[in-house]
Amino acid sequence: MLDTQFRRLSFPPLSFDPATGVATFPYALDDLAFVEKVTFPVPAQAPPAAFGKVLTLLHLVAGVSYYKVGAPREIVTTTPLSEGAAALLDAVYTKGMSEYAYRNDLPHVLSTRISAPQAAALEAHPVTGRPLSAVGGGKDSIVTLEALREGGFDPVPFAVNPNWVIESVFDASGLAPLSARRAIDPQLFELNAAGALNGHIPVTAINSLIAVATAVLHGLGPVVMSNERSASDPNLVWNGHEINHQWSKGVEAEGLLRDALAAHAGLADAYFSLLRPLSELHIAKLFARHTRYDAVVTSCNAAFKLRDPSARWCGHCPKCRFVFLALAPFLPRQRLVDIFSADLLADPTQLPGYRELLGLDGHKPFECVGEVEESVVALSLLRDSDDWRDAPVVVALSAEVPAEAWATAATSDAFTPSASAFIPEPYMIRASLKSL
Ligand SMILES: CC(=O)N[C@H]1[C@@H](OP(=O)(O)OP(=O)(O)OC[C@H]2O[C@@H](n3ccc(=O)[nH]c3=O)[C@H](O)[C@@H]2O)O[C@H](CO)[C@@H](O)[C@@H]1O[C@H](C)C(=O)N[C@@H](C)C(=O)N[C@@H](CCC(=O)O)C(=O)O
Ligand SMILES: Nc1ncnc2c1ncn2[C@@H]1O[C@H](COP(=O)(O)OP(=O)(O)OP(=O)(O)O)[C@@H](O)[C@H]1O
Repeated sequence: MLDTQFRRLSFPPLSFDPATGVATFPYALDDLAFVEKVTFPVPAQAPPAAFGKVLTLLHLVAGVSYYKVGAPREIVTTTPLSEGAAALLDAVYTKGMSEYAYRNDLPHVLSTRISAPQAAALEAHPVTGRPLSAVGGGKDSIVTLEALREGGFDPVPFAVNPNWVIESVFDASGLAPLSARRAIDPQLFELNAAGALNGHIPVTAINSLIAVATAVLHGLGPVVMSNERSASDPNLVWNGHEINHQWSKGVEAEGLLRDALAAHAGLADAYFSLLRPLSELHIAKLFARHTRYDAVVTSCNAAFKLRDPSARWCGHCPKCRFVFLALAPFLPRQRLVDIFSADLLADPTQLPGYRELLGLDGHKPFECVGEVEESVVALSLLRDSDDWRDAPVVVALSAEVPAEAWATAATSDAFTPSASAFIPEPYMIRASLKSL
C-alpha cells in the first residue's frame, strides 16, 4: 500500500480538438497529475453546443479511475452543476464505488459529496434520429440490436474500444458501426503495481456518456443500452448500504443519467435501456432465436481486459457459469457447447461456483450475473430437459437446492416483463417489447 494520504481530486479544464476528435481530460489527485483521452469518430459537421456539455459530465464521471488511487475526502470541480448533474455525480462516486469501498474497507467513500458551484437546469428537448445501440460483445446487446432492426429503427451499432469480439459482432450484424477509443492514463498500471488502492469502477456510466457524446456529435437519436432488470439487484448489504457490482447498469443509474443529460445538456430521452423490463433469463431465451452470432458472441469479462485478455469464454468465472446456465434451457446442448468450447454442466469442478450463483454458499459473486432466483429457475428447467437432466452438475445441484427455493422458483416472474418508465412508447411497441 502507498503510504500517502490523498486529500483532494480536482478537474483541470478539458479540451477537445474537432479536427482529430480527441478529447483530453486532465485530473489532479493532490500533486499527482493524470490525463485520460477519448478519441471520437470525426463527423462532417461542427460539434453542437450540447456535445461540450456532455463532455463536461464525462470528464467528471471518468474521474473515478483516478479517485480510486487514493479515496480522497474532497472531490472539487469549478464546473457549475445543476441539481440533476450533481445528483448523478454524488451517486457515481458513492454507489458506483460501493464495491471498491467494501473491498478496501473505506466507509467514508459511501458518503463523499462532490463540491461544485450551483447552476440552473437547462430546458430539455427530445433527441430524434437513428438510435445508437451500444454493443458489449455479449448476448444482451445482440438481442437489442436485432430487436431494433426488427422494429425498423435502423440502429447504428457502437462500442468503446471494440476488441476483436465486438468487431466480429459488428461484422455479423452487417450494420455500419461507429466506435470511440478511450485511453486511461498508463500511470494507473504503474501505481497498481506499486500497491496503490485499486478496485472496481462504474464503467457503464463512462461508456454511456461516451456513447451519448458520440450520438450528439453525429446528429443521431437516443443511445440504447442493454442493461437488464437483474442489474439493479445488489450483491450484499454493508453498513446499511447496498453494494452492487453492476450499479451503473441498474435502473437508478439510468434515471440519474437521463436527468443529468436533461438538466446539464438540454437532452431529453437521450438514453435508455431497451432490456430494462427483462430478466437475464428472459434475455437468454430471446438470444436463442439468433444463430448468426454463435461463432463470436462472448459475454465473459476476461475477454475485455485491457491487458492479457482471454480469447473468448474463459470457462471458469462466475459470468461464464451464469450465462451457460441461463442459455442451457433454450439452446440445444451441442449448440451451447460449440459456443463455449466447453460443457460447464458436465464438469464437477464448476460445482462450488454454481453453489454461489444458486445462493447455496457465500453471496452473489461480484460479477455481471443474474439474481439467485433466476439461477434456480434455470436449474428447474434443466431438471425437466432431456438434453440436460443427466448432466453431473445439474444432478448434484438439484439434490442441494432446498424445498423453499424450488417453491420460490415455481412462482417466479422471471419471464414476465416489468414496467419501464424510460423506454419511449414507439420503441416499446415497434421493438416488440409489449408482446414478449
Ligand atoms: C475486464 C474486467 O472485468 N476488468 C476488471 C478487473 O480489472 P483487471 O485488472 O483484471 O483488468 P483491466 O480491465 O484490464 O483493468 C486494468 C486496471 O485498470 C483499471 N481501470 C480499467 C478501466 C477503467 O475504466 N478504469 C480503470 O481504472 C482497473 O481497475 C484495473 O486496475 O478488475 C478491476 C478491479 O475490480 C475492475 O475495475 C475491472 O473492470 C473494468 C473497469 C471493466 O471494464 N469491467 C467490466 C467488464 C464490468 O465489470 N462491467 C460490469 C458493469 C459494472 C458497472 O457498474 O458498470 C458488469 O458487466 O457487471
Ligand atoms: N465496450 C462497450 N462499448 C459500448 N457499450 C458497451 C460496451 N460494453 C458494454 N456496453 C454496454 O453496456 C451493456 C452492459 O454490458 P454487458 O457486458 O453486461 O452486456 P453484453 O456484452 O451486451 O451482454 P452480456 O451480459 O451477455 O455480456 C451492454 O449491453 C452495452 O449496451
